[in-house]
Amino acid sequence: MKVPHIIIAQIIRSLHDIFVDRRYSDKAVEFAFKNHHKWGSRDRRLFAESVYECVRHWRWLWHLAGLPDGDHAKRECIGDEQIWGVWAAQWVTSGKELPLFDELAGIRVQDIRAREKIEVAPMIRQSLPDWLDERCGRELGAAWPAIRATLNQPAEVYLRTNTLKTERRSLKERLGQDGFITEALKPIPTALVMQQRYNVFAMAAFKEGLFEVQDASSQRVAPFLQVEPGMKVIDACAGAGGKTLHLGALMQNKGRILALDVHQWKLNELRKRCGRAGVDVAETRLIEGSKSIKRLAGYADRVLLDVPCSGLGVLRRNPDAKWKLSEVEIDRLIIEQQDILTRYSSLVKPGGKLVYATCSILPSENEQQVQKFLATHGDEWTLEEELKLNPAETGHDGFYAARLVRSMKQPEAAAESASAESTSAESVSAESTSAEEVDDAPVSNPEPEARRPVAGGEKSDSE
Ligand SMILES: C[S@@+](CC[C@H](N)C(=O)[O-])C[C@H]1O[C@@H](n2cnc3c(N)ncnc32)[C@H](O)[C@@H]1O
Repeated sequence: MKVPHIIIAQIIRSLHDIFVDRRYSDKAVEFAFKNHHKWGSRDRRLFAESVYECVRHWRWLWHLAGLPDGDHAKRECIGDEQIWGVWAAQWVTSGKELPLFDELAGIRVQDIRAREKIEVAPMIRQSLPDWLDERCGRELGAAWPAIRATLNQPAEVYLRTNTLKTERRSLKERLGQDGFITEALKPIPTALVMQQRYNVFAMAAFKEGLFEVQDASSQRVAPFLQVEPGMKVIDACAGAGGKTLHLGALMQNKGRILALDVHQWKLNELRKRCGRAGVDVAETRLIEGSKSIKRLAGYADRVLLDVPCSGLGVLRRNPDAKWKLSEVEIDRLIIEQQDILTRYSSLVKPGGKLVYATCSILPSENEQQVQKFLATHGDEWTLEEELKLNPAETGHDGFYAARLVRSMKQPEAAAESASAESTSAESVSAESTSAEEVDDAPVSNPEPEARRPVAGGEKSDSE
């Protein structure tokens, strides 16, 4: 296979952007595509796959290139010469012949092959930072080695059937007619798994809103909230709306979903996606401060808290995260998650339900958060069910969800404030008077199709 120098040179530049300038991989890839808009689909695939493979196996490839372990994480030690070495190791280990480029003149294939046979520590072989391996080992104990072994396996692409427009069997047939082969995933009634790599976002069926790209584990979260048509639902960390769309379908477009987030651009994307998917019951609202939440106290039958997390359950799709995360960041997230759980639980009406969810595998972000919440709110809240989706057992992304029920009987002070505030929430939603409400118009007009990340089917879930 003859590889054009221009593509490999761009791979080297993009890896420099990612590891030295600390750019996110998807942004670096997107930027490169903009600069090379004449590249065909084969070139783009070669480029993107190489970049992601190097990011995924960075530490291992660094070792295979004969570079000192530890330097892989030091920006001052990562220059073009080292990156060419890493790329060469990736190319050779994927069974391809090195091209005759000047930059590769000093690289000996037999040295790479010899280093491949040397036994190294699991964090080098699985390409993880030491601190992350230690933390996961400490928190997950005996379960960690099996999970660690799955985190670098390429993720399959799963589709979620949009049941507002079609059903799974018809979607499978339609995709088959369009030349795309899929298989139904039995335990998850909406899921199809792609049998080959395609740019799914370019498919006509995607543009028609017949499906969304969503990992199999993620497809289990919205049903876990037990919504019904006609309910008032709040998706409080809605992001670009992966779960909002699913909730809208489960509610058969009846009732109301308030999709909240702290980023307007994500909510704008959510609106576009609702337009494409035909979800009419979702409204967006930007969270601008604690008032946005207090105003909605006691409002919802169901609340989904798909909180910001480390994304350690979706490393296969977003390998970048392991190089960008830090212990400090995880600890900051844990504080934020508990704060969201504590404050936003007030949105649920007495007798209503809440789901706390993450795409993390760490108990400190998952069950320990729920236990901590229950330790102080146990008089009002009961844990109904937990979903612990272990990637080593399912073969899908790692997810966690806990469903909590708010008791009908509330502590006296809370009951008074909930009834006063829920009245004000109703009036806020009924009258479109405030500035916040102008932004809050029901989603109706489909806007042009949104641009999607190139790789990583469900990026918004791991944000
Ligand atoms: C895991 S992502 C949500 C993904 C989304 N539910 C989906 O399925 O596509 C977490 C989201 O929480 C948002 N977020 C962060 N802090 C927040 C806060 N204090 N209140 C509400 N949302 C917040 C982030 O902007 C991000 O979009």
